Amino acid sequence: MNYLETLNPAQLDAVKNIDGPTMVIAGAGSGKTRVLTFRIAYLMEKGIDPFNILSLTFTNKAAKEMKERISSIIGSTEAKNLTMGTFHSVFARILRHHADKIGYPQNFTIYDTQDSRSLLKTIVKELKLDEKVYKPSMVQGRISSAKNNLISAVAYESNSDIVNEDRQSGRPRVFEIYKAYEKRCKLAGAMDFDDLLYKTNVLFRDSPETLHFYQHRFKYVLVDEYQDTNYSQYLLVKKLAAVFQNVCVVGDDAQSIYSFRGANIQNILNFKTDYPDHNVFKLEQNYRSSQTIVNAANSVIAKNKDQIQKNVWTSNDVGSKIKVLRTLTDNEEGKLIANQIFETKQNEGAENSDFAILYRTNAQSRSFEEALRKLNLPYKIYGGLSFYQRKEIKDIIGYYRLTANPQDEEAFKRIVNYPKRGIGNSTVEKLVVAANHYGVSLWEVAAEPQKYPTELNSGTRNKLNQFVTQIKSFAVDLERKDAYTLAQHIAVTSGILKDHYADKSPEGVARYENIQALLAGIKEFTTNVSDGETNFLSDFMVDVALLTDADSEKDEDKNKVSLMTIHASKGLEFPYVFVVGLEENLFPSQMALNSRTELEEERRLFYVAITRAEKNCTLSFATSRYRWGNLITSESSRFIEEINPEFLEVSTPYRSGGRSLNQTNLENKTRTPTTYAPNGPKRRLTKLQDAPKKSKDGDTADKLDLKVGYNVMHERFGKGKIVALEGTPPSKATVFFPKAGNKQLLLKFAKLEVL
Ligand SMILES: Nc1ncnc2c1ncn2[C@@H]1O[C@H](COP(=O)(O)OP(=O)(O)OP(=O)(O)O)[C@@H](O)[C@H]1O
Ligand SMILES: [Mg+2]
Repeated sequence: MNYLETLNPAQLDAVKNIDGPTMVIAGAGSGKTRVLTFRIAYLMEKGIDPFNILSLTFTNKAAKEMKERISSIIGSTEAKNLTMGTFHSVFARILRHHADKIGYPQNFTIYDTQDSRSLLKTIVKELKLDEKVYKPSMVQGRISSAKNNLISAVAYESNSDIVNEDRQSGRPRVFEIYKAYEKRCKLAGAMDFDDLLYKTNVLFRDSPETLHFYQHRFKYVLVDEYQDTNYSQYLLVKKLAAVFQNVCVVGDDAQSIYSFRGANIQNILNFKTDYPDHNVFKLEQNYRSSQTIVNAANSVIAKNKDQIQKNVWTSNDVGSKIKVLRTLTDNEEGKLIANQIFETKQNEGAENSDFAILYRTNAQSRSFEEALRKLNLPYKIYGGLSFYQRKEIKDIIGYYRLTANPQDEEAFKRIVNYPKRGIGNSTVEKLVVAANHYGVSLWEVAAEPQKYPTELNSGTRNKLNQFVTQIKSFAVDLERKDAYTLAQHIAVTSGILKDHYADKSPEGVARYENIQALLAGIKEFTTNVSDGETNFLSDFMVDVALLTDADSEKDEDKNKVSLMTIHASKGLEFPYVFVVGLEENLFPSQMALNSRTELEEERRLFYVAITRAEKNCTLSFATSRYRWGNLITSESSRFIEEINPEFLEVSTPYRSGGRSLNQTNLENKTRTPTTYAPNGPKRRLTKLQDAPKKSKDGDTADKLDLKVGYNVMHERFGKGKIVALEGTPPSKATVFFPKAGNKQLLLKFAKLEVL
């Protein structure tokens, strides 16, 4: 069947109208990404040279899948020539070719989040500021949002609104940090992630001929997930498309979830004024999810005021209701969901990869990991500590980075004394002082001690000299040897491989294997080239820096349960989806309760979560969980109540702890689900459904006759005095402990003794 025949009339229209500005605005699962993919195939079929097509996606993996699909329609020889990827990876490659035009070395380093934070920390220290007030993550956020709005450090300082904001929040000197950070990155020949977009804007501004070149190269520009572009990205698209105006954007305002990173929903709304002569296509049929899921999602998003009206429907089956599960603790939540996955696999013959567990914050993954491991269910985490963030990998990559760009300050610091060569912290500090004094990089001070005198003694200078000589010897081969040969040579000569080989502990062996896996990856990269070309190590470095977790998925990861934040799940789909941790102050996040705009963004996030599900969606919450080291009691999320109850099925809570899986299975079969029918809209699920069974601990708590003012003893905090009690009989107490201060305790768990 011809691929065009698999499209509905609205989709077909959107694919075939290839000229001029086009916007496809449509709900989740309505085929936006599919339209974008087929549109590219259609363009090629109409004779447009793939070299003239640029497609920007949310992950590199999405780009890869798109390319594969197009290859299967048009043929891989042609599809190879398409330019596809994330904004960051596409523009990083462009910058590689033109970095000199904006004063950067061609082999500039890309600083990852850790590098940026480490540099910010150094600067905060150097400026003698309080690190608790000027937290690196906070400063990074401020700088990031400035860059995404194309505000340089100088512009930042002279912008009274921004400076006032900082002043009011008690951090008046952010602008100084930004200035120093900008200078240091430049000196180190480094760009952070935001720079990749920001500096491309600078390049296009300062080098009209470069802009002209790319405007004519990319006659067709296509953007997926347009609702989440920030100003910097928006402007890049606008500039590139300015001549031919063949720009096609697809998105859904209801799924805009990155405003904390500067994404601006206005970009969608402004499209019409930016391109008065445009076509808009609306897609309304959802092909992904059951009727129940589509309708439930519609009922939630209807609560948002700011939205473009859409009528999303599906002709798929009605499907089963959305289950709501309540557990007492986060550990139980993990167990319950792992059990459900286990059972569904058995009962419905599902694969591991059919399941996704979606949460609001990364820290929530722990209880699910534990429970899945116990049931031998393989899983993969997106956005955890990814392969490339591991210490041993960062160390060896530090060598590669310094070889490619010796000015790289963070790489220099990381490896100058690894493996140990007697260059301690005080030496590095002296180098930093000298480098700041002379306004040069650490490398220059280390490499030219005559030119930049330091207080270092001759023994230390010798050691530094050996280090510098070694890195220089690697650099000679940068464009003489292919990536793998050089990478392997460095791994051996630097002593890193030997260092890990010597460590026979299980962790040491794992680290050695990780390095071998990295080298194997570089080998694959090296051999994967078109005829007559060589892939060099510096090319590999661009790839590595921009890999997202989704991109580094290996074959053996294919059939695993997916665990990820909702943010990372954008654009994806799974037959069975669990949205977990649906508790007030967690989801919606506590930070989002200050304004309607923030709450609406959380609601959109919830909408994104539900709409990832094809067949089955389950929601869960725990009435208590450990957060920041304390046991916190929680109410169920308002979002559960916002779903029209006719689509929900609320199960009676039960305890999974301490039971074998078989017993749990039995219990599952016999328990009767009760349908959720709130008496009044304001009542919370927790109140409707108090746990019918009392736990052992609960019994003990009930027997205690507690009153405010009693002296009590706690296992961990010692002696204390009750200052407040909640509930009849009391279920929660606030106790003042001279050693630990005020603590809120759940009496079920706290095991207090009256003194
Ligand atoms: N006309 C169609 N016929 C059959 N299946 C379709 C059709 N259009 C889309 N699909 C399928 O529906 C699912 C959702 O499509 P797609 O991912 O393109 O939607 P989307 O609008 O991009 O979703 P999201 O908003 O989540 O990014 C995919 O599995 C896709 O293959
Ligand atoms: Mg999509």
